[in-house]
Amino acid sequence: MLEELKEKVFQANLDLVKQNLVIFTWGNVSGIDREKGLMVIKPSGVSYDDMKAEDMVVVELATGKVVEGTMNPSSDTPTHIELYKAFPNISGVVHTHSTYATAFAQAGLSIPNIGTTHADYFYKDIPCTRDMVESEMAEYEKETGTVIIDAFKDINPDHTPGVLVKCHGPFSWGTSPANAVYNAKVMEQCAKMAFVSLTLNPDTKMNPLLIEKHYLRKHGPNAYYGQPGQKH
Ligand SMILES: O=C(CO)[C@@H](O)[C@H](O)COP(=O)(O)O
Repeated sequence: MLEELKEKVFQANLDLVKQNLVIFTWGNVSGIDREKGLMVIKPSGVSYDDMKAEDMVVVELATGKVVEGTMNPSSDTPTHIELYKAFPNISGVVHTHSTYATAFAQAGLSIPNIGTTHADYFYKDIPCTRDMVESEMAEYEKETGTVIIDAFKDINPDHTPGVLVKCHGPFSWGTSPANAVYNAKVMEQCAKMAFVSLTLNPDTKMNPLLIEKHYLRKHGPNAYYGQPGQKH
């Protein structure tokens, strides 16, 4: 089942390696068929060199149960599921340990929007989540989704398609598995540029008018809910 989506998810996982976002078996990509209520995700612990499209695992969104596949789904499956449930317009989720985004996550810092490159793709600062509390550790992967969703209470995930899980690493999402990988790569590049910029000038600030100009120019005038109380 879902052979076409398996191929798309498989190719997106291979793109993580091509884009230098992962090494070994780190990271994972998923995609969904919302009509069928099914998610396709990378198998856990399998080398990208050995991976095949038919190894992708099919999971039921409502229960998290494997409905097709001989291998275990990614260990981050519960996190992916929580994001699909909370963010209705996304159809692809990516997790990596890309160096600069993970460094910001380990430092407990958001990636600040201090340049037009960032503003073209991520309207707000890319937030870093809060720490998890002891009671959340029992269902660590599911609760990783909870802390991500908490970080987006006042941020529109369609306009800022990425997050840093504190002391863990980046997650990104998008309109497809390939678009989610694209956003993961942009996030890593924005993190690298922010790191160098803040090293040169820790006090640098972005003109907010430039954020509006660049984000709206790329995403169209309807992309920004400029009304008070609207999620940005
Ligand atoms: O973040 C982690 C481990 O800390 C995982 O995301 C691994 O990087 C990939 O795990 P699998 O997808 O192979 O289960």
